[in-house]
Amino acid sequence: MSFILEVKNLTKRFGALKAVNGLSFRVRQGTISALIGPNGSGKSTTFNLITGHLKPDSGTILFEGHHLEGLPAEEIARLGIARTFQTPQIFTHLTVLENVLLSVYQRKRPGLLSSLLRLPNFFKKEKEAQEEAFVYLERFFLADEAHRPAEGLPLGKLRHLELARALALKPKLLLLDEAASGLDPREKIDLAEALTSLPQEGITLFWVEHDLNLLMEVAEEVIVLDQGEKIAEGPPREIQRNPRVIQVYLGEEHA
Ligand SMILES: Nc1ncnc2c1ncn2[C@@H]1O[C@H](COP(=O)(O)OP(=O)(O)OP(=O)(O)O)[C@@H](O)[C@H]1O
Repeated sequence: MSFILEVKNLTKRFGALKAVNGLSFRVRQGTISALIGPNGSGKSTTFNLITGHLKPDSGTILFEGHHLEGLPAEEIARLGIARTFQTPQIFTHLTVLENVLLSVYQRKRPGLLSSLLRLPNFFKKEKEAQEEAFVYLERFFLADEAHRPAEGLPLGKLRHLELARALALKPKLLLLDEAASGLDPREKIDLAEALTSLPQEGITLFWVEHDLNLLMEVAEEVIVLDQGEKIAEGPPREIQRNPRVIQVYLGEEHA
C-alpha cells in the first residue's frame, strides 16, 4: 500500500517555542491514522502546516508526490485535502443545505456566465448540485434540517454539517481536528460509523482526537507527539502499552 502523505523533518517555531520539531511520519493511503498527544504537543500546528494555514520553517510535506510547503491553502484544498476544525467552521447565516451546496459549487465551479444569465444549463446544474448535497446531508443525518438556518444547531449537528461540507469537496485526504469533541456517547458512535466506511471509498482519514478510546477503536496507525516531537508510532495495541506514551499521558493527568 502506498503513502498518500509523507512529512519529513518538519519544524515550526513560534518565537523561541518549537511547536513542531523535526517531525517525520507517513500516512498510508486508504487508512484511518491518528495523531495524538497531550495538550500543546503540536497536533493542530501539524494540521495547519499540512493544509497551508501555516508555513513551515523547514522540512517537507509531500501529498501524492506534490510538495505542499509554501502552497496557499486554496491550492492545497484543490489537490484533494479537506479538514475540519476544533470549532466547526460553518456559515451560520446560510441554511444547512446552502452550507453543503457551497462545497459542491466550489468543486464543480459551474460556468460563471451560465450562472449569471441563468441559462437552461444553470438550472440543470443547480438541480444536480442539490441532489448531490442531499446525499451528504443524509449521510450525516441532516436531511430533515436542510432548509433551516445553520445558526442555532446543536454542536453535534454542527460537527456533522462541517463533515458533510468537507466530504462534498470529494477529498482524497480528510484531516479531522477533534471531530468528536463535545459529542455525547451516542453521537460519537454515529460519527464513528459514518466515518469508518470512508477508507473503502478511497478517502484517507488523519484524525486528531482527545477521546483516545474512540481513536484506539477506529485507527489502524497511531502517531504520538510530545512537545512537538514524535515519541511513538504504531498500531493502537502497541501504542497503548508503550512506556513513553503511558508516562506522557500519566504526566498530563497529574498536571
Ligand atoms: N499562533 C501561535 N502563536 C504562538 N504559539 C502558538 C500558536 N499556535 C500554537 N502555539 C503554541 O504551540 C504549541 C503547540 O500548539 P498546538 O495547538 O499545535 O498543540 P495541540 O497539540 O493541538 O494542543 P491541544 O490538544 O490543546 O489542541 C503550544 O505551546 C501552543 O501554545
